[in-house]
Amino acid sequence: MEDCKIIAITNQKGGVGKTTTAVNLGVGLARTGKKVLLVDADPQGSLTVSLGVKTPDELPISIATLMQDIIDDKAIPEDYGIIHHPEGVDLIPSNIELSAFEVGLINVMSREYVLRDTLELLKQNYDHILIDCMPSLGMMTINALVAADSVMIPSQASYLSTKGLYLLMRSITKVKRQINPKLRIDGVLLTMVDSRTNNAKTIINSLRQTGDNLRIFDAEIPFSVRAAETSIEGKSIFAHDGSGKVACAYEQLTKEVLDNEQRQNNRSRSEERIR
Ligand SMILES: Nc1ncnc2c1ncn2[C@@H]1O[C@H](COP(=O)(O)OP(=O)(O)OP(=O)(O)O)[C@@H](O)[C@H]1O
Repeated sequence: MEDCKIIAITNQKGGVGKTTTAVNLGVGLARTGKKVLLVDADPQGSLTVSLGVKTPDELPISIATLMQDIIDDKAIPEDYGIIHHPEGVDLIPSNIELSAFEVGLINVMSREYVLRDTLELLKQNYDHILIDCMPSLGMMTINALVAADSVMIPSQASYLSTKGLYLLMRSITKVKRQINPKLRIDGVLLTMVDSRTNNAKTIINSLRQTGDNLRIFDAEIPFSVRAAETSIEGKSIFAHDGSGKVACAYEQLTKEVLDNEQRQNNRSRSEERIR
């Protein structure tokens, strides 16, 4: 097994398609035979609900429990708290307890490293770990950026020209400089694209032409009510509308992620050979 790749799916703006991307990229990767763990790092528990857990707040074990055990130096048993989804992905769920936990983190020694240390124990079992971040740049998101190898930024096209993206890039750069030098930005994933409107087409074309320093994935996720329906059903778009345009787009994204990783692995190997 190649090394496990940890991707933080993040954007401090809410409702941009982070959770939908975590579910569908996760299941997309699992469909190619990869072992995938999804980590819900948002106290709203949207990822947890999207994978079929109706009442996350009643779960006895969540990401907050696991991270607290790491802080308390407790041993974490194999498979502890992990939910196995029928579509072949595993989930560490989240719920409202993460809110209080995040506030308490402020007083913890090495508080930025708690998620990284938690995932370190699980990495050996997976090819990919995807972290669905909360819509903020708080301590949990910093933990995700410290734990990750790379960052994917789902975004609607119109948001990319705003100050929000600048603030996100600043946080990522700071974490990279101060704590996690290996952190890479995989790129921006355009979500909820309505290609019927000229406005969307114009913004996207100009982004693709000018955004050399920030990669934009070739795959674009179209707007579709079918995508919005999936979270209510606790299924991925592949199970809900497998031949539709959103499933097709997430399949393309999955392939792009795997191709990029392959290229990255080849580059690292040839750099090692030169050294
Ligand atoms: N391609 C799409 N087309 C139409 N609706 C979508 C699409 N992707 C996601 N949605 C819907 O948009 C809403 C926000 O999506 P999602 O929950 O994935 O965003 P998020 O960034 O994770 O939100 P939050 O910041 O609240 O965690 C949801 O109701 C979801 O079902």
